[in-house]
Order: sequence, then structure tokens, then C-alpha cells
Amino acid sequence: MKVALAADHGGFKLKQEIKSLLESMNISYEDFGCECETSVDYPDYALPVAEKVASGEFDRGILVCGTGIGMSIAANKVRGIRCALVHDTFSAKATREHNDSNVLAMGERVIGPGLALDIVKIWLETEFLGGRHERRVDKIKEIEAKHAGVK
Ligand SMILES: O=C(CO)[C@H](O)[C@H](O)[C@H](O)COP(=O)(O)O
Repeated sequence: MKVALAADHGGFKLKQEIKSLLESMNISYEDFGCECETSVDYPDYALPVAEKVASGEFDRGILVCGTGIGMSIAANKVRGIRCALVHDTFSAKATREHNDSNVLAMGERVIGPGLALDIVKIWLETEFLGGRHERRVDKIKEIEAKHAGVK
């Protein structure tokens, strides 16, 4: 599995901890920034990760900002992205099983690193269940197709 990872200044520290976790899990990743805690704009970091996952170059994406909200809103604008904003382990498992989410967003200002790393581990290790959930994900894709190119 290849993971694309990014954060803004509000998520920089947690991103560094996630990188250590991925290394300990022998999961390959690429860091798309930011490089320090200097203030930046989260859409600039959500976009490359979302595009890399949507294109298939990376299997999953992980985005961190202060709340995770801005990152998730921006990533979900990219066709093919199902970005889940998650701050609990139940949702981490459920969004993989039910939504086949391909990008995870979290807020460093919302949860501590212990919980955040548990969420990442569960989210990476949980498989999509398919079945009735596939029908629902297909309906999300239909919405995307219907609105593609709409100004
Ligand atoms: O996008 C966000 C909120 O939806 C993130 O939490 C950002 O990290 C946050 O907005 C940054 O805020 P700051 O006051 O510029 O540090």
C-alpha cells in the first residue's frame, strides 16, 4: 500500500507522528508537506494528496489540519475522493467498511496523538465490506458524475 500524506501548520506535528507510525508498519508513503509550522493554506495541501489518490498513483491519503474540516471539504471536491473526517476508532473502522473511504482527515487540535495514531492504524487495516455498501458508494459516484463540470 502507498499512502500520500499532507498537513497544514495546524496538523504538522501530528503528520510527523503519523510518518513514524507508517514506518513502523512498513507502509510506504510520500509527504506532500507542509515542512514546518509556518502558516499555510490547507487547500494547497489537500489538493495534491487528493489528486494522487484519485489518479491511482497512491492507494490512500491522510490529511491533517487543525480540525480536519477544511482538509476534508477540499479533498472531497476531487472526483473519486471519499474523504472521511474521523476522530474516533468506531468511525475509523466503519468508514472503511461502509464508505470505502480513500482519504482520512483528522484535526490535531481536536484529538491527542495516541487516539489519532490508533485511528490511522485501524483505518489502514480495515477492508471495505462491499455488498449493500457497494450499492450506496455507487450512488455517491452517480452524484459525482451528475455534477461533474457543473459550475
Ligand atoms: O481548515 C481548518 C479548519 O477547517 C484547519 O483547522 C486549519 O488548520 C485552520 O483553519 C488554521 O487556522 P489558523 O488560525 O490559521 O492557524
